[in-house]
Amino acid sequence: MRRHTVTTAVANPRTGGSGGSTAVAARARQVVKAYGAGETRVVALDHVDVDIARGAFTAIMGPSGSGKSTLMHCMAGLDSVTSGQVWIGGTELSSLKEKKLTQLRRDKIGFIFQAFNLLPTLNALENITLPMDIAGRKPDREWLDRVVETVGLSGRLKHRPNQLSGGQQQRVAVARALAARPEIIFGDEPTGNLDSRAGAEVLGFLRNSVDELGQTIVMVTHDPVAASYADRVLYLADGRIVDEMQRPTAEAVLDRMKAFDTFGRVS
Ligand SMILES: Nc1ncnc2c1ncn2[C@@H]1O[C@H](COP(=O)(O)OP(=O)(O)OP(=O)(O)O)[C@@H](O)[C@H]1O
Repeated sequence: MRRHTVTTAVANPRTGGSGGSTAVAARARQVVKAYGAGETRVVALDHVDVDIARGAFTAIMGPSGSGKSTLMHCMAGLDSVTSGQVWIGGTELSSLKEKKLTQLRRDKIGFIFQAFNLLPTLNALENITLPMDIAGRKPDREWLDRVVETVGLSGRLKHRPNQLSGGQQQRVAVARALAARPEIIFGDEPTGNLDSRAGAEVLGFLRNSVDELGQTIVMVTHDPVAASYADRVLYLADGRIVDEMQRPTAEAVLDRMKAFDTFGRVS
């Protein structure tokens, strides 16, 4: 039986730390995130090193409270780190002032959350282009058509969210994230609110967007089936990356999770 060892999820440790390598869309180095102080201090991330490969689909798994959402939020610039560094492309986030950080989140990062976060008064197309409208950017029509086709929404663009199924609404949220051609998309349980069929559909479209559009996606999930759509699974336990798996299958992910439960968490 394999032992849990703390591992660095770094694609190429020899070149690690330089930032901006074209093969890496996002990078974390020695990231610590602590909440509170004194006796109530919680170390949610404990010196995490990770490279997110460009054009790949990465899943982040681990028990409740292991730091998955915190890692995602720190890598997406939604939360600051206590120490360590995070890069999106060649940009190191802690060096940015709030205004530049907001701009980077808007221009370089796409988000897909469990709740679809669509505006009820706008139709599907208007929801998809809203972030670009707010940023005053003209959508690239050809790209938009490809995105809409990739996520299978061609016949639904004039529908408002309440005229769409949950799966279709989440596909609108996926298209919205893809439309601006972000450097990277972060998803926090993007299929958490969907039944298994609609979830499979959305995961299939996320997979397509990696294979056909070259998108980079990072997704937090508890679900081994969802993780099996990814190219690589990172396992967090107690704020550290303890393992990873390439080309996961649902069975292999489930087995690995069972092994973690049997042997307890890394402390
Ligand atoms: N705002 C906060 N203040 C204090 N502690 C926090 C805060 N946010 C998270 N934590 C703590 O940090 C640790 C990691 O939390 P996080 O939400 O990242 O875990 P998770 O793996 O995403 O969990 P889950 O699967 O339950 O969503 C937990 O111990 C949590 O209690």
